[in-house]
Amino acid sequence: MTQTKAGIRIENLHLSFGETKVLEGIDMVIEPGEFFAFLGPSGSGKSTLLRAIAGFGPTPRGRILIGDRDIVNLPPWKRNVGMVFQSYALWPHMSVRRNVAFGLEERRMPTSKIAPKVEAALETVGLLHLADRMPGQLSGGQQQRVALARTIAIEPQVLLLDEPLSNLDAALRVQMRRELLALQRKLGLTTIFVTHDQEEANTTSDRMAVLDMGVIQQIGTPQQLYDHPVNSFVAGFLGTANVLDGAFDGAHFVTKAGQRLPVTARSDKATRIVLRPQNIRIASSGDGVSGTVRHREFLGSQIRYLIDTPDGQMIVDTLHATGQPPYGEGATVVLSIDSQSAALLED
Ligand SMILES: Nc1ncnc2c1ncn2[C@@H]1O[C@H](COP(=O)(O)OP(=O)(O)OP(=O)(O)O)[C@@H](O)[C@H]1O
Repeated sequence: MTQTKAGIRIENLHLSFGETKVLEGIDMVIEPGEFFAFLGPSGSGKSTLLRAIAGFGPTPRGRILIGDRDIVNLPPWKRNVGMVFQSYALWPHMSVRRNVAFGLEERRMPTSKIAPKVEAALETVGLLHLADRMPGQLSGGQQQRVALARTIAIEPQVLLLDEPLSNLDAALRVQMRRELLALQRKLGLTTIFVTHDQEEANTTSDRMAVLDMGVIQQIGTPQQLYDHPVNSFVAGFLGTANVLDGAFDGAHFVTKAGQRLPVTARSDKATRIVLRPQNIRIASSGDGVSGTVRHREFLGSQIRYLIDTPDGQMIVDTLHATGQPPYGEGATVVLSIDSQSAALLED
């Protein structure tokens, strides 16, 4: 199947429901063929932004360009976008084949052209052999694939996915996110994936936008956002973070309790440092900050400790070596912090 790749440009987009501002000043560019995630907590505006691109909901202020066409005032069916919903939204009384054909029939495509397109779409998602089943006779993952086939059959320029994996169990979610990425790579379709699950966004997207309260906090690759968050919200949302207060002295970040942590980042206005749990080592003695183990969690491959220190409680992750006894609760330990590449924050 062939689809045209198109980039998306969003310019100064604002949207309100009555008095409630839901999106404020959204600006972003999504490259043609990119797998892009909107990540944020519940209520941050991710779905509203996706629906604004699809053409559902109130008309926003600002511009949304697909390729070089401003689509803000076009009805959904003229936008050339395909959307997959969390609920799949399949017709229960129609076979898989008819479900996939439906969108093409609605577009008044001649019958002779529909059958090959339906077959090609089902082949792409690996479901051709189940074409004559009814949705109720399929697993959740298979229903999700039908929903995808139905969307790609209309050959959209942009694929919009609204929490498409939320109804699947944990193991299937992991399998389906890999399949989704493989499919996206095969088709080269510009794709936006809405999720509140940072692992899902990290493992699939080329780049992502983190939203909070209708405002984009940061855009970048998963690793850029994890390693160089611009504020405490992004630092905390993209994984566990120890955020310590203090100030930058020209070479070190000096914490409230007086720890002098060497850093390569430079920021005279820094008021906080982000220390990831895996960049702190724990020992029973030696140089470093002393602390007391308050709590311990066995995570399988890792052991997570909550340690009381003069700078407050810190989270430390250590690799679990089989047979090695962990530090007990109440134990006195010493922490050595690898702060060189830590991010400094000004918020
Ligand atoms: N039809 C509506 N009328 C009024 N307010 C709405 C409507 N739809 C959404 N909102 C509000 O807009 C805000 C953003 O909602 P949105 O669904 O975009 O968030 P989200 O980040 O996708 O969250 P979730 O992950 O829970 O779906 C929320 O405060 C929500 O209550």
